[in-house]
Amino acid sequence: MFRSVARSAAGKHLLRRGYATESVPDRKVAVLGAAGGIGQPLALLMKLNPLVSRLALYDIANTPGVAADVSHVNTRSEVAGYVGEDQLKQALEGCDVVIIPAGVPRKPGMTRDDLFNINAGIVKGLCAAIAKYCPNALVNMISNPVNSTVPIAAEVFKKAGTYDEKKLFGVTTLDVVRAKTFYAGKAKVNVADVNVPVVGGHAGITILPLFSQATPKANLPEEDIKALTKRTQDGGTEVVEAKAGKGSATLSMAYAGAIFADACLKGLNGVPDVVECSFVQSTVTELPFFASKVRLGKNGVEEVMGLGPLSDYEQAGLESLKPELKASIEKGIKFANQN
Ligand SMILES: NC(=O)C1=CN([C@@H]2O[C@H](COP(=O)(O)OP(=O)(O)OC[C@H]3O[C@@H](n4cnc5c(N)ncnc54)[C@H](O)[C@@H]3O)[C@@H](O)[C@H]2O)C=CC1
Ligand SMILES: O=C([O-])CC(=O)C(=O)O
Repeated sequence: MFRSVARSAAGKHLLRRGYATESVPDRKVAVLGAAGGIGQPLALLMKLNPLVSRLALYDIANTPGVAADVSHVNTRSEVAGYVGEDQLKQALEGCDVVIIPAGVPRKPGMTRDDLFNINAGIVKGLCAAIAKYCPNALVNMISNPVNSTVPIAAEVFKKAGTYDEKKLFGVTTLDVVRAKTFYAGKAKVNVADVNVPVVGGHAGITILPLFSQATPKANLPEEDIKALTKRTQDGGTEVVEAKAGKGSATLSMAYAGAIFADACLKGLNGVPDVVECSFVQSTVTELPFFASKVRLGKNGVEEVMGLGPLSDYEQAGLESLKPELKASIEKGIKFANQN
């Protein structure tokens, strides 16, 4: 995923690709919630990313230790830990990308929506600070319920007069990561060769993997497609139950978050044809936010791509996810405007 970076005599950062080298711009990335289950491994993965020059690790507690630890890794970026609201300004100033895995995770028996009451307020506060201190940053929202936290962020930015729909992303990469793994296992192909778009939202049936578009083609029977779809939709719950009260996916989420942030940085740096699925403002359906393939560029979203041809099974899945996704979006918008 990552390539090495060296410093030239002139002090510029050079990205090595085989024998060729090219300079990469300085980029500051902040992780908000950096001392958490996702935050810590994500901090490490972002420290390993040669496109990052400054890494700001913010949480309400414990970030000095995480930052000291990660800062000893032998890569280009300078790492700093920030703790408590007084230091949020410093953490955010100058950021190109802000990744938000702050908030409580699920326990067995809970839905992602059960996290709303606590996480909505956390996200709202953090987004108000982003609007103030780094209004131009790309925001990668991980905190659940993503189907509501992204609309909350949009409303906070609108109120502050800083909203740019090209810069707000709900991170749904873990759904793609899971769909790829499960498909590769069933189709008996190398997961590194697999691609599966996942559209809709990030909770239960709103997660809609499009296995009819999966590559390489495997012509799996309908019952396998249904089982793969269900497993992808329940992937988060599979981990929550296996962890039995100790939280939800953290390591695979950090991996997925690092892939998505890397794609954002590549887009900002002008790398062509960077495409990832993400939950963004959208006109792909009648819903105001929807996850689909998105082309990333120098300003964030360059193109929200359409769904492509759907099987009858996927078309039915699309229609049945809409009421739940609509309600989650509206809940977020209402919260942001009432509180
Ligand atoms: N989008 C996705 O695919 C996924 C989303 N998640 C979500 O990510 C969130 C975090 O999960 P974990 O890291 O496992 O939880 P965790 O509880 O281990 O870590 C959360 C961290 O957020 C911090 N935090 C709380 N309030 C904060 C604030 N106001 N400012 C900054 N930091 C604050 C906590 O101190 C803690 O260190 C949860 O909401 C979870 O549901 C988890 C997995 C996948
Ligand atoms: O399931 C959860 O609560 C965490 C999550 O979003 C996921 O793992 O996809």
